[in-house]
Amino acid sequence: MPSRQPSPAEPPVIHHNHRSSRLGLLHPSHFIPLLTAASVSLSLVFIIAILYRKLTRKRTAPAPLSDQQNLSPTKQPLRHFSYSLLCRATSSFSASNRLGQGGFGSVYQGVLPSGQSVAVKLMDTAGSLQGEREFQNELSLASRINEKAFSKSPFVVSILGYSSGKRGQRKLLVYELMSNGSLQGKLLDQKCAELLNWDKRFRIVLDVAKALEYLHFMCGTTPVIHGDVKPSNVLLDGHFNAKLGDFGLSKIMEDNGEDYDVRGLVELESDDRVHCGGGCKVKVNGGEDAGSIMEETESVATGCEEGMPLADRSPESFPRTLNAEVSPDTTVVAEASLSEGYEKASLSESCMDKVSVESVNRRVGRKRSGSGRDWWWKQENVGGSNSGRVKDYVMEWIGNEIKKERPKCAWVGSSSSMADASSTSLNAKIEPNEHVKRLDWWVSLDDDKLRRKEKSRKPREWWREEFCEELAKKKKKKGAKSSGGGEMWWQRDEVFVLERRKKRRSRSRFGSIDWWLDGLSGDLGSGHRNSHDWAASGDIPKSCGISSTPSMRGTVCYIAPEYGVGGQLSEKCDVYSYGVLVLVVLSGRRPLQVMASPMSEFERANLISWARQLAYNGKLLDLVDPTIQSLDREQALLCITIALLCLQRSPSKRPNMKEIVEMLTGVAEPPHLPLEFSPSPPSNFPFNSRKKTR
Ligand SMILES: Nc1ncnc2c1ncn2[C@@H]1O[C@H](COP(=O)(O)OP(=O)(O)OP(=O)(O)O)[C@@H](O)[C@H]1O
Repeated sequence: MPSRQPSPAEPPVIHHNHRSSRLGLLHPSHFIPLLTAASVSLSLVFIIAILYRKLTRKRTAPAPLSDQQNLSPTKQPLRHFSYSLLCRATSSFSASNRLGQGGFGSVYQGVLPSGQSVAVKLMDTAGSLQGEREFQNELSLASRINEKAFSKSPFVVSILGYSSGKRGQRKLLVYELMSNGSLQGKLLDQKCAELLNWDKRFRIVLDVAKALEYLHFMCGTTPVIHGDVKPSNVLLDGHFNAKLGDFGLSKIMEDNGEDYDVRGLVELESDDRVHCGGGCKVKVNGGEDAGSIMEETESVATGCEEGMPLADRSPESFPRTLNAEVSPDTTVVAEASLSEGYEKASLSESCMDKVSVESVNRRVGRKRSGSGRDWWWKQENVGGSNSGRVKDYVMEWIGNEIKKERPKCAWVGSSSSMADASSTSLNAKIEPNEHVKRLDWWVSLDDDKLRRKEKSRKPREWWREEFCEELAKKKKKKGAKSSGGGEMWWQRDEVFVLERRKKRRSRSRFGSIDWWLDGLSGDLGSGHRNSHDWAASGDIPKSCGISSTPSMRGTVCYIAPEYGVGGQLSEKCDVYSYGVLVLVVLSGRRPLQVMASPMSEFERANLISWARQLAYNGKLLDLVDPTIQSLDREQALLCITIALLCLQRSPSKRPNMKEIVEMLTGVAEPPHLPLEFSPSPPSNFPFNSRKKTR
């Protein structure tokens, strides 16, 4: 029988092997549970993704900053820490963990569960508009710096995150820990041995320059102005590398040259009224834009807020924040609010570093003219009962400093023995660092007689009289030789001012130290007036009568003169402050400091004036801290010259931070002394007459 051939029409017989039998499991009926499982897992993933997004969004931007996104690019998440976590990290903000005290809160060191060491700033924002602003400023700027498009700078202190309670209380900022604390502490308070090394000091000068270069040129499309460059805001890591911190007063420049606080919306009570320490009320316009926040400031804010026990704060911790509102008709209706704590506190030398000046809503046109040298206190003491307070403090401070440091030898006749006794008593009774903080040390003198004698004279008057006597004697002696003799211009100024003041004593309460503070305003004399003289004179020119700066703050001694009178804030204000900082780093002393006997050291008390004098006399290196080891004289000269360039009165003449970094690193040619500091100016130099007399 023939075998059966399969016909072509017949489908081939499929022999199911093992594999095909498995495929056979994928029968349509088997797909149903698979599909169900897949869709369930997909939806689970979807839900998780949505939840995750919601959670992370909540944690990356603080609610008050939501409107900020238009102002600055805030894309990079900043970590939100819970209050309890930070509490645990800092052992409940124990005193032993306290690193320092700032104007708006204490800073504590802590360790996160990850083992990372951090510095936690506990802000006193309760009822404080300024504290709130500083908090938001810091966060906004940190967000900007964290923005992916811009690389971070190793010269700026990193902010790691924040904590903010629901009702806005308990605001905390978390920073990288800078284990050596602030430059202020290490250089000026502790005189740390490491900073006796020249290389370390030069490194600090360079690091801060790079930090400012970063803020002005590399941190976004528009410059960021730090606004408060000073030693307490320069922090040092374990190797004494410096980083710039504290962006509470920073501003971002807009393309049109206007500036605005980097903060966004200020969270306020519903009735738009914030009650500030010192009994002030501030009405705020809900914060449509950053610049308008202070537009409707009714009155005054103060730096010293309620809720913080005064005993807990050193005198230095009281920032003096005075605000002035000026009505459109230029009549000043200033209300200065000064915390009781501050009034009781002394104005120590370090306190001077911290005196904060704020002038809110400066639609300023000042009617009253003033001596150019008065500008920086008149700016905040415009009329009212508080007029002259800063000046009072400064004078009192100088008086005490001189008195405290008086030499044992008699230099002003009759009162010398008293001074000797008092200085001996002072030294015996008060710790070296403590005595400068005490304004009232003299009342603790043992000798009743001395106390009575002392009490009969106003503490700030006696030294002035004696100083006047001394100068008068000098003038008599040298007057015969020539009209100017060998006197320094500032001495003659002083005599002139004092003589004039004698004539109109009843009219004027202040002023004998005007000349002395010249360096702070950059005012070199009345003879020379350039386009920026309005800044020094206190007379706001018509075109500048209305300040576009809604809020102006800074630290006395470091604040640029043009900004001090409500002028335009610019990068050059930071440059000026940097100049002061460089002089402080090189000299190892504060900008205002009387160190020895008044007559020999008084001229050095104001660091900036002294630097000017040394420049005129061609002795710049005298300014350098004599305790510095392995000094590189060339580098030191370079630094001082750069500092003087930065301190020029005219902002446009000051170099920018890029140029400064180039000069410091040797990329650019070393600079020449600016004309106004030149030892031998050309004959048509505006200060010629003054120079001649010396
Ligand atoms: N990241 C940090 N690491 C280590 N110490 C810090 C850090 N931040 C601040 N400190 C310390 O805390 C102190 C207070 O700092 P804060 O920035 O609050 O105020 P300030 O700059 O001293 O004063 P002001 O508020 O008037 O500017 C500093 O002087 C410094 O000693």
